[in-house]
Amino acid sequence: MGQHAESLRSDELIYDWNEVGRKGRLIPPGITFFDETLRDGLQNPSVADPNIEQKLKLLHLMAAIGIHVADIGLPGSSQRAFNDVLRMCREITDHRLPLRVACAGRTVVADITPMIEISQRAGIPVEVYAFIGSSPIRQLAEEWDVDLIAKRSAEAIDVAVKAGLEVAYVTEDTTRSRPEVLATLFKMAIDHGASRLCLCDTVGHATPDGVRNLVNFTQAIVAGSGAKVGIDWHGHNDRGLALENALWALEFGADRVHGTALGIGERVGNAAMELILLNLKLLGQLEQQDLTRLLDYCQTAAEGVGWDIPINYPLVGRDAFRTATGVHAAAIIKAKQKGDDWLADRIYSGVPAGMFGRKQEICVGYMSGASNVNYWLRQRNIEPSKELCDAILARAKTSDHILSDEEILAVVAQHSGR
Ligand SMILES: CC(=O)SCCNC(=O)CCNC(=O)[C@H](O)C(C)(C)COP(=O)(O)OP(=O)(O)OC[C@H]1O[C@@H](n2cnc3c(N)ncnc32)[C@H](O)[C@@H]1OP(=O)(O)O
Repeated sequence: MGQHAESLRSDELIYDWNEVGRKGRLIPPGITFFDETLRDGLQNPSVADPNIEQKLKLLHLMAAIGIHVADIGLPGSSQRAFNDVLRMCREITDHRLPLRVACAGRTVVADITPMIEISQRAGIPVEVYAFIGSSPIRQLAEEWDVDLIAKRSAEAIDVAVKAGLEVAYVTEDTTRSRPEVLATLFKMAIDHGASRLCLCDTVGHATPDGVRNLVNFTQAIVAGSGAKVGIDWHGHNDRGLALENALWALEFGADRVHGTALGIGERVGNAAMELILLNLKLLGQLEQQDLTRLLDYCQTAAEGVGWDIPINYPLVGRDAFRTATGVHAAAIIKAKQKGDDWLADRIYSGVPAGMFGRKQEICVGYMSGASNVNYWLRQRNIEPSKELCDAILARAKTSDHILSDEEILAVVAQHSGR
């Protein structure tokens, strides 16, 4: 079905309350996606450091799903980190991956120089994400004052800019920082040549109101400077608002959003990149972007860090498009039997599986009806006689779980042996 026909059909069959009042709140084109899986993702205390092959595979998948910039670590933090970052940069140049590289470091010259070295050795521009705590609580813990923060930041930015690298100035804990401090630091960073300001909800404190206030505040400073400076949004999920905040940040005017595969990151994590992309796609923002490899991206990240994807996780969880429920299955099957995959994919899914390379699955369990059994058998070219269907359904109704293929096939075998 062509895109035009699809949207006409969508208007006719799905009333979209989400679109009511959205006028004027469209995310502007030209936003970029910044993937933190290989930096913030690896700061989670329960992950294993993926091996280099897994990291390289993930870079390829980032490119495949339309990530623009990958933060690939802190090369100043250890020799192993340096080696991995250099190897990843070489992979990107060797394979001409359409992916820009960023690295993180403190606003300390010793953290910036390894990025300069890597950039020169790999022949690739490295975006420098230079961070420093800016909130009163961070200042208190470190015994820093604003003058010291500004001085250190300026020195670090100068070193990177002089080496020809682009700098994003990262004010850690921005969402709890005082406006006059942020104004001083942002102006200093712009004056010293930073091309981006990265607003960080480091501890997952922000609500959408906070996001709007902070982005608007930053936009005003950028506008006043007359410089062309981008705004990043980097959020954490401590309140469970990371995804929502990320989407609002884009609507309010941030032009780059950070996320990680499966939201893996420090403590309870970051905004989940696959869900940012999913939601933007469903808002009609990424029409040309192929997102059929999101599952692969998430599985690779999960394997790399030694985690399982939760079974009920949106889009990429095992059960995201799987049902055993009689009423749901019957409706989906009716659409499938008419050959109407568009319909089958939307009747009981807020997310159309096919758009993301996935499929609707029907299984059989104690909540099932005859439709599930009939469909299951037909899918496997087994004649669904009434007797056989009844026998399988009877078995399902006394079970406390979804029947496995083996359990259903055992009933089939028993039945054909009669
Ligand atoms: C944006 C974020 O998510 S912040 C988290 C960044 N990621 C990481 O920290 C993971 C990798 N980190 C590491 O390997 C180590 O912490 C290192 C290599 C960076 C530093 O190691 P160490 O020198 O042993 O310091 P340690 O980790 O104990 O403490 C951090 C130091 O950085 C200092 N620091 C933090 N940010 C800054 C900054 N922007 N400018 C100057 N100093 C800073 C702290 O004050 C502290 O200094 P102190 O040791 O004099 O008290």
